[in-house]
Amino acid sequence: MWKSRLTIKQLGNKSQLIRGRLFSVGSALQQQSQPQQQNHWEELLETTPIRSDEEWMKAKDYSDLPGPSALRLLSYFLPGGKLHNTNLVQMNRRMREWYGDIYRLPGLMGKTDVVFTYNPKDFEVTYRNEGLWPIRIGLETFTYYRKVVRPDVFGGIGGLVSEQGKSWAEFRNKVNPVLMKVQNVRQNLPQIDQISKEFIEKLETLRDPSTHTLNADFHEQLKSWAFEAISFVALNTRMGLLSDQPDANASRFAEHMTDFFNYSFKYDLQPSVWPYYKTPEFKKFLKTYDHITEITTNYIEAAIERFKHEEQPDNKCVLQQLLAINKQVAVVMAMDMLMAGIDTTSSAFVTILYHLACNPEKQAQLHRELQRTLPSPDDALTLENTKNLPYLRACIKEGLRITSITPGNFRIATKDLVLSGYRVPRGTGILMGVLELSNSDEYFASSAQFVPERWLKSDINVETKVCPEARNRNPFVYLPFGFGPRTCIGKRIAELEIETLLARLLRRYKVSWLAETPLQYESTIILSPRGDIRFKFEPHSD
Ligand code: HEM
Repeated sequence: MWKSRLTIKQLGNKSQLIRGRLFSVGSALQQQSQPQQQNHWEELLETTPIRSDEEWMKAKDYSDLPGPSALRLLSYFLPGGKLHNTNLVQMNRRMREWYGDIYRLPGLMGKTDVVFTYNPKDFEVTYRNEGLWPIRIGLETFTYYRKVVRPDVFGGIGGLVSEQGKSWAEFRNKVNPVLMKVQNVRQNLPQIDQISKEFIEKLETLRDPSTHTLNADFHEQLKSWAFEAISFVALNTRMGLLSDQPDANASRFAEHMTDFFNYSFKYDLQPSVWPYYKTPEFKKFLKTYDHITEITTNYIEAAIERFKHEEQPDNKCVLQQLLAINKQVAVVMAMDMLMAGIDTTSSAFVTILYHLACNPEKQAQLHRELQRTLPSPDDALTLENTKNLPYLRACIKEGLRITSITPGNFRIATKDLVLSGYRVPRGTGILMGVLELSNSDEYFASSAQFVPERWLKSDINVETKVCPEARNRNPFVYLPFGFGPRTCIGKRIAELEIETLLARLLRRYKVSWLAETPLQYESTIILSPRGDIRFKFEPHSD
């Protein structure tokens, strides 16, 4: 049933989702398809007696929550059913029309129910009560491969994406200081800037100087850029993917990563028999994991040798800091960074560039800011001159507001919660539909418009208008990187990469959108731009 294909959906004023499924919705539904014994998070639920306080007692019963019965839900998706062949965003919007801002989808085959909410107060209640060990249903194949298939390599460490409870927290506490500290991440700026310069050099070789269009798939090029950047941070290795002579293993590595994404979508987000029976294709997936593990480990071994012989700068790089914790942590974290840091960053970049391309006056405003920072397009981006780029940062936020590539956030309630006046018992899945809210006029005036000014808090210069709504916005209606202790650990890295390339690209080119249709999206693990992605890159005269 959940394999129903996605069709066309309007996201904001200009973007459309064509087919696929939402990351977090997919996760939410997938966990319904796994055998009960895989719900190792159940032991993390609060064990106190059911609440008996006034708020709980006054709240409406859980069974009063609107929503279809299991049979009705099934009937919606059968041929001829009301939701047959709809995509998940469309499905959610229809259900929201039918059932309101909070509704419940029954757990099928004895699995956990999922409550969908579009009320920012519920988001706040959910996050404020998630505790120190929030449960987000992860990608179960990660855990299986690392803990069951290859404990020899991983020593029982599952990694951030799919671990829960104490083992998640222990790992996260170790790596947080390395990856979440702004200064620590920003020390990579010179190399990330160098990678952005190489990307632009490559773009020049692919750009037709008369039409200013590319003879190549821009999104694919961006994936190489994101791969190059994250592998520098995670492995302290330059892959050379933007050059004519990539590292011998790099292209193979990139192919395995593509296979990994396709398999993971199939086996982690769609219902599958793999927990009970390992099909030949699933075994190929495990082989892909093997290849990625082997190549990552080899790169790390090579880096360790290099570190022994090269003179080291005062500041240790990310990989050295992870190795200082221990080698298994370094291998697991590097793999997670590579797996979570390529499609996300490249998809977010296409999205942001698309909105700037469709809004030439905003792009011109950004260009003026960049001219002040980089009087010559070849000037270096430094820790000093990137401190003052408020319009650039506002453009990034605004692009991710209109199209957050992870459009909903998911948690399992560890405590009994009252959401929108209903009792929601511990153990229930909660899907917070943040994309809907960040595209709602109720929370963002003229929400369909790309208005970076709404993120500017103080007058940055005379020509930029500041939006008063920036001061009193509910923080829970915009969460592209999630929230709380389990928030995206790659946020700082993603921001650094996107800021650097956007600054370089828009300092040099006036970018416009050439495709006849608005930017389209496919949803696999995330929302990913698809279809006709054509930009024009006209060099600025200065
Ligand atoms: C624009 C780019 C990105 C977006 C929009 C994004 C978004 C997200 C979101 C929404 C979550 C879930 C957070 C939650 O449940 O509260 C997440 C988790 C995660 N992200 Fe990202 N991400 C991006 C880039 C990256 C990069 C570059 C890395 C690599 C360093 C990365 C690594 C991770 C990991 C490891 C987790 C799991 C964290 C945990 O559960 O402790 N992400 N990301």
